Amino acid sequence: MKTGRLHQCSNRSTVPETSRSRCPSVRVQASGEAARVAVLGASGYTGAEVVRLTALHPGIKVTALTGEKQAGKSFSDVFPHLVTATSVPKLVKIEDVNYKDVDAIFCCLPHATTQEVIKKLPTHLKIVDLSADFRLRNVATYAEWYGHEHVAPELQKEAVYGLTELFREQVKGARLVANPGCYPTCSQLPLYPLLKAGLILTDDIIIDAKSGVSGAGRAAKESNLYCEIAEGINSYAVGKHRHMPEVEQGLSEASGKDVRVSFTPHLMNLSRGMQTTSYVKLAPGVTVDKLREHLSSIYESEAFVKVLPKDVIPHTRHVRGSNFCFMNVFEDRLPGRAVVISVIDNLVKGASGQALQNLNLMLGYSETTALMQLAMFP
Ligand SMILES: NC(=O)C1=CN([C@@H]2O[C@H](COP(=O)(O)OP(=O)(O)OC[C@H]3O[C@@H](n4cnc5c(N)ncnc54)[C@H](OP(=O)(O)O)[C@@H]3O)[C@@H](O)[C@H]2O)C=CC1
Ligand SMILES: CC(=O)N[C@@H](CCC(=O)OP(=O)(O)O)C(=O)O
Repeated sequence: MKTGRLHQCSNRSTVPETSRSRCPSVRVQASGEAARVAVLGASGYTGAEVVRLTALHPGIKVTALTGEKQAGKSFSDVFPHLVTATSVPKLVKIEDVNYKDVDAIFCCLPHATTQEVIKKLPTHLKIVDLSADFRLRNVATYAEWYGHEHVAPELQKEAVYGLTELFREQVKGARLVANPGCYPTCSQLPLYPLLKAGLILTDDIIIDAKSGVSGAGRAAKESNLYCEIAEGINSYAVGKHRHMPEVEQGLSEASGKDVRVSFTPHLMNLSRGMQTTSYVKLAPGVTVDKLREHLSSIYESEAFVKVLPKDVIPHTRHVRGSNFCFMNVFEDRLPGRAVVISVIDNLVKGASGQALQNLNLMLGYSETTALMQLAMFP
């Protein structure tokens, strides 16, 4: 058995032996082999990041990679920086993957396409989906924000929301994990525990968010051309970004009340990196130091979430390339208010890193396997 492996298959005690033998972590443990993993949408940014991170994973072997336009090419033709990942296969179409030889999937496809693909996949597969398709539990909310009816509502009900630090136990037992969006990861990691403890008020939460351009994916779009991005910043989707209902779903659950947030994203002149600056109201009698102390105690034993010392400002450049989220809480000049700042790398903790964190748990590996690399700086 490989280092750090714990057997945690959710089905262990509830299904007959014949079904248990189909559970990847049982198969993998029994044989001592690495889990065979396919990356759907491997020719995109998050897919490439999955391949980069899993390259050093002792218990995962990437056995299938898919692309759409890029299908047929070798992986290093599409991503020359990964030319040394010599064991990975060439890109094929989704329908050409032999799923009998796959234990688990990272699904890095655009939303809407994802649900069409996942609903047809064999049920023995453990799946971490990086798209938005299975994050919202309410089908009507999904239809309202994504503009169409969901084609796999039964899977929407089954999916576990993979904000790992907050839902670790559910993730361990899941077959399908909906990996959170990058903005919802960055904003909910500090706000969820504060609301759950009643330390901040549920009204008047304002989230100002900023993302690097890789957040928009690799597909060519006019709005992502160099001249459109360089030497400036811009807001987008003002008042209507689809991460609002995702954040509201989590924060409402945390507080037990219907929470509405004001959320405005901005596109920054960086390739990767994300910051959310949240303006919140303190509950009566609560101080800013109390918010920091609470977050520190909640995340004290977490490998990937770091609450910085008083007055230390989180920088996106201090988490670049890593699976860390750095956060801190500051006094606002306006009485009774606080400023909560958190930063992540949108492609790592905001996408592929958290996806691997989740798959590690689903397969029974130590959660941190292949994820402890420190930030790249400068
Ligand atoms: N980028 C980020 O920071 C984050 C992204 N996400 C989500 O993760 C998912 C992947 O994002 P990202 O990697 O950035 O996206 P990219 O646009 O970079 O990559 C998309 C991938 O999907 C493939 N693809 C596109 N259309 C189809 C189709 N119709 N059938 C089959 N394959 C298709 C592309 O193949 P090809 O290029 O060969 O055509 C490519 O491999 C998205 O749902 C995104 O919203 C979530 C959190 C953060
Ligand atoms: C900079 C940029 O464009 N970012 C993307 C968010 C990426 C992400 O997490 O999107 P999903 O919910 O689709 O997974 C956006 O705002 O649409």
